[in-house]
Amino acid sequence: MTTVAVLGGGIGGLAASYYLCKSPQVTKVIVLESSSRFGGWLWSTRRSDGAVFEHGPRGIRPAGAVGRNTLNMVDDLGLGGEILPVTYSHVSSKNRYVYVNRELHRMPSGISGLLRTVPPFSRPLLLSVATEILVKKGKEDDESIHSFVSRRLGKELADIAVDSLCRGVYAGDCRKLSVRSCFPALFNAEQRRGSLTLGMLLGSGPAPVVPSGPLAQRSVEESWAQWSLSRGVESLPESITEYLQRSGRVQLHREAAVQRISPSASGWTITLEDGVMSADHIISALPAKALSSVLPASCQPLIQLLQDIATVTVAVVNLEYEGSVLSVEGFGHLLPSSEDQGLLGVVYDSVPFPQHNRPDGQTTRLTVMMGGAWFQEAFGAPEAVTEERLLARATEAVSSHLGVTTAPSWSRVTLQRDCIPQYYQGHYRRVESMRSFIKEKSLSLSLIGSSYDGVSVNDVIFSGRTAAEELLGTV
Ligand SMILES: Cc1cc2nc3c(=O)[nH]c(=O)nc-3n(C[C@H](O)[C@H](O)[C@H](O)COP(=O)(O)OP(=O)(O)OC[C@H]3O[C@@H](n4cnc5c(N)ncnc54)[C@H](O)[C@@H]3O)c2cc1C
Ligand SMILES: C=Cc1c2[nH]c(c1C)Cc1[nH]c(c(CCC(=O)O)c1C)Cc1[nH]c(c(C)c1CCC(=O)O)Cc1[nH]c(c(C)c1C=C)C2
Repeated sequence: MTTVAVLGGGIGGLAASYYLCKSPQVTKVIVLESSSRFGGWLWSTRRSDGAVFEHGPRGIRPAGAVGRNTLNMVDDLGLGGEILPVTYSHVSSKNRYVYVNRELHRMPSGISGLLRTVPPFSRPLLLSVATEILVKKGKEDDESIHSFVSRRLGKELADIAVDSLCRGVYAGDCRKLSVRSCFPALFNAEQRRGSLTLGMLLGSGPAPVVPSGPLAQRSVEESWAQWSLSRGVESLPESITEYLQRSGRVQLHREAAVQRISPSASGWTITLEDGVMSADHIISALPAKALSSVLPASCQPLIQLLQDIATVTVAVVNLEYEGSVLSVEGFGHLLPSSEDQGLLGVVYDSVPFPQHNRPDGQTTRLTVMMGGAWFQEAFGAPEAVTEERLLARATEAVSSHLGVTTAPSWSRVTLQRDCIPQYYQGHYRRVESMRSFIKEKSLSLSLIGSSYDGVSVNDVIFSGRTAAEELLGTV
């Protein structure tokens, strides 16, 4: 039937191609990636001595329909033997910290954490949770995460816990981010049950049906909280790429930046630096702004909506220390914006994934993440900031927050420009308008990837699957 062009070879574009090439209806899939490698933000450094460092995602959640879906794909790709699971009982699942008033505080968990007053909070969380049931349902069709949580659970939780959480997932500002788009389960719990507590107990709405394959079943039996892969998460896009190459129906092009796309009588004409291609359908897995810059002027309303999706830049500093230098064990710590705007958090990578340490000898690997929505205020223009300055700021934080005074034996600074889209209030309406425009104009175009329906690796893979199924008419 069809030639499909997939724009962007990040995990979203690769996932869409993987699902497409399983169907005999698709004769050809063309993947166009501007950079010299596939995988986008899934990017792992594998040092020759065996150590692995992640510059993007490091842990993927197995839970829920989208988590199961990714594990089914991992199984199908034959990557099951490379999985590094971390269970809920592991110390890195139990201990997550916030750095407040120049001290590390373990985030309360379990029943005792709910019942007691646990600093930096001034009252037991159970009080907030119990009174939450009585709070009236909001009337707005969307709200900032900070306003939603302040209204339902109190300002202290919003200022500390939720402010930090939004920095640890979106590198973003909870006063601007949309609760409806960033945390749909919370929004739906209020809409359907009138309360988050009741929503948790009774469920907050229907989820997509995804059967559990053997690996997903194993993740439930063994209570996995997150997982990685023995050679780093980049093994996932590498393995999909190999699968696509073997299929014989997929053309994979690196260093193939899309410059322009224009609707034609039979679909699309795609202009690259060194030629022109045609396709019946386009799946765009490009960041929203990149897509906006290749669309024709006739798509002006869509161009504007795409440009309205902001992104943030994160400085990722990987550090390796000789010896076992941590006095705390856990996943890592986050800082609320009131503590330090520019320093988002520190991941204690060696704790969840010691398998990624250099095998010969004891080392500690940490990742410091900085900037996000506060990059400009904290560091100035991303193009002007030096690696030395970012490294100095990161090692200073490790020293003052964790008491590690020795210098790292190895480090890598990566400036991840415009890496996380920000779903500001009203995001759902903008995405709805984009899809309505595409439908009204009968454009054979699907929008997938982190700009629209969720930023996690699982969400992005699932968006690729949904687009492939909609195109093939299997949903
Ligand atoms: C530092 C960091 C930590 C993260 N941690 C986690 C985590 O722990 N868990 C988790 O689940 N998620 C995490 N994420 C989020 C997740 O990694 C991303 O949301 C996801 O990888 C985005 O995938 P994508 O395919 O949508 O986009 P991208 O990876 O951005 O892919 C888009 C691709 O399009 C290409 N491109 C751009 N313009 C053009 C053009 N004109 N022509 C052709 N190609 C083009 C780009 O080169 C890129 O390869 C993290 C992200 C970052 C940055
Ligand atoms: C300090 C900055 C960041 C850290 N991780 C990210 C940033 C910006 C990016 C990120 N982390 C997660 C996701 C996916 C979300 C999902 O739905 O799966 C993304 C895009 C996972 C995550 N990290 C933290 C939480 C609470 C989550 C959600 C899933 C889960 O509960 O596991 C917390 C956290 N992130 C960072 C640190 C230091 C930290 C907590 C101590 C780093």
